[in-house]
Amino acid sequence: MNAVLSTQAAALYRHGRVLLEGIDLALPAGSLTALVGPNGAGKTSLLRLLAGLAQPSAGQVLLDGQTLSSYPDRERARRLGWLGQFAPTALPFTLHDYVLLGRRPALGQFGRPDADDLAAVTSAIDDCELTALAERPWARLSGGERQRAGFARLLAQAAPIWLLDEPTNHLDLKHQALLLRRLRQEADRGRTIVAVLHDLPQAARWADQVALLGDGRLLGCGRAAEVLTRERLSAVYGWPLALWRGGDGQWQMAIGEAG
Ligand SMILES: Nc1ncnc2c1ncn2[C@@H]1O[C@H](COP(=O)(O)OP(=O)(O)OP(=O)(O)O)[C@@H](O)[C@H]1O
Repeated sequence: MNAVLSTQAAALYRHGRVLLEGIDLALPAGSLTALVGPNGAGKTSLLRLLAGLAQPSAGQVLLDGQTLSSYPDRERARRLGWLGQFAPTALPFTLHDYVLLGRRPALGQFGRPDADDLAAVTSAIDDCELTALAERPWARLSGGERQRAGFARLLAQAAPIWLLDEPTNHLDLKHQALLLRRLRQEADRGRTIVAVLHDLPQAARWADQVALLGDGRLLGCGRAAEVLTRERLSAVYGWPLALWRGGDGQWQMAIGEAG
């Protein structure tokens, strides 16, 4: 398997706590990986390690077989696109200017955006159905509009690897479906993508592989049917859960009553 980004026995310790331990995860080129697990399992922490935003306390993170921390910041920013869990709420500029920030890794230190940069921004805003809001001040956008602008920023950046933390946050059902379908299409076109998702049927439907985290450990990584078994899900989430694929091919979920 040709892993673009991977961790080997990666651990993260903070304030005397083990947040992650013994994580071996490989993101194959041109694949979509869904990172799932309960609150506090370590999904964001693992995504931060993969992005180089946190350094492993033990083990390593490899980008194309080379330690991630050995890459210059600018090179890392060109290769890795990051969409965080929370869009900023107060910014002193417009949606267009925010999306333009995605082009920064492509510009020199004092570089000014050229026609190609501006075209990439316009196209990304259009793709996210935000053209009518492009000149609106950031403070006057809704939560879902900010989230979509964050994705537009990622599109404008055009990095070959995407790391997304709960990218469907704040999105209505149509925009969730559009976003997940777009992730699938981008992976099919060769992009390497990992996304934290809470919706297990969506994760099973769209991802090539599902990585299940529980209490800082990777409990399984592979096809949804093999990883997200009833026994494992119910144990990890501490709640009766079952996921299965119906006769129509759609993934279904039953959430039990007992607690
Ligand atoms: N800087 C930190 N110092 C100490 N503990 C931390 C720190 N950051 C996160 N944690 C703890 O680490 C654990 C994992 O947090 P993380 O944000 O990675 O979980 P998550 O799986 O993304 O959760 P959620 O689904 O709630 O977003 C949690 O128990 C959290 O309280």
